[in-house]
Amino acid sequence: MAIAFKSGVCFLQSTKPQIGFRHSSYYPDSSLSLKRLTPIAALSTSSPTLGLADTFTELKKQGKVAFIPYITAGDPDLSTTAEALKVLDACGSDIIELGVPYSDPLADGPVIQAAATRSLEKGTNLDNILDMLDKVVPQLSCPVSLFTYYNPILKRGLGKFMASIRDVGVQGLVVPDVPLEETEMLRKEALNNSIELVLLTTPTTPTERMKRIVEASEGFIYLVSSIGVTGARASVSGKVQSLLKDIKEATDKPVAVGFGISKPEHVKQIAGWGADGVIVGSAMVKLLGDAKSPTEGLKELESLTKSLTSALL
Ligand SMILES: O=P(O)(O)OC[C@@H](O)[C@@H](O)c1c[nH]c2ccccc12
Repeated sequence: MAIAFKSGVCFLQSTKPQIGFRHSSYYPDSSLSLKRLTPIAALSTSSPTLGLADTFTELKKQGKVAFIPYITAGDPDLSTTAEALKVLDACGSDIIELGVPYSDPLADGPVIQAAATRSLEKGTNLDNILDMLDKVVPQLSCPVSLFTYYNPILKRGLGKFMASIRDVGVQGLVVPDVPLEETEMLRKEALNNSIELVLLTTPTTPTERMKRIVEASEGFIYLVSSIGVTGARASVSGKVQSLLKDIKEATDKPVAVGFGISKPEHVKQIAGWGADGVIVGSAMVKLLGDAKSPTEGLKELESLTKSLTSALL
């Protein structure tokens, strides 16, 4: 995709993979106006987006690596999340991971834990997140993958949960704490609702287990780059290179790397090691959480997204 940036505005001459027509997305309450300049007529109709796996297929044809940001829904509030989704999309994200805040985020570091706490204190829940997505997803050109711990799914019931996220246009799902042994049920319900269930493998996952994970994973495979919890790191572990090699010997499914990525040099390094996508969460969440105002947070988000997506061009 060719992205022209001019004084805080993301103009996209995007060759992003998509079906149907794009539409312009402009958001009025800040200096950041996001106009989509597309090679085809910009229409008000929403554009059905490709799913996760198809997005990777299209990007691979273009020799591109996917940029996948993660933000926590409802931090600082849901209307800012709605705007943040548009900013991330307009600034070249290929898939967006949207986190459902949870009271016991055991795999998250302090930045995302704090974001989840703030969001829950604001009354964010799955219902108002889905209401927001119902309005925003039609305005996006990239697919949204929901990110949640297993408990909120169990509480709602697997089938009901999958149907409700599909109804608002969510295409993928990442559940970091579902035991592989229980994945089969989750995967069946996901497949019944055309949701791509992304599974995670880590540096300490035994090879045979990794092979079962990559076999079962839909959309892409999430390679966790380092042991421990989420959070920006000074550098990316060199082990990722060999982990990517091992996974790619086991499957031709796309592999995206996450955990600790926060700088353009991290992004370049991981892309250079052959990853099909890079995932950045805490660095994004921190900007939104630390900003003095939602508008400032959105501008910071745009700036970081520009710097990271530019590193992938
Ligand atoms: O925050 P980081 O270090 O950039 O890592 C991505 C991560 O935020 C996102 O993918 C994610 C958020 N919470 C998680 C819990 C487990 C695995 C992954 C995640």
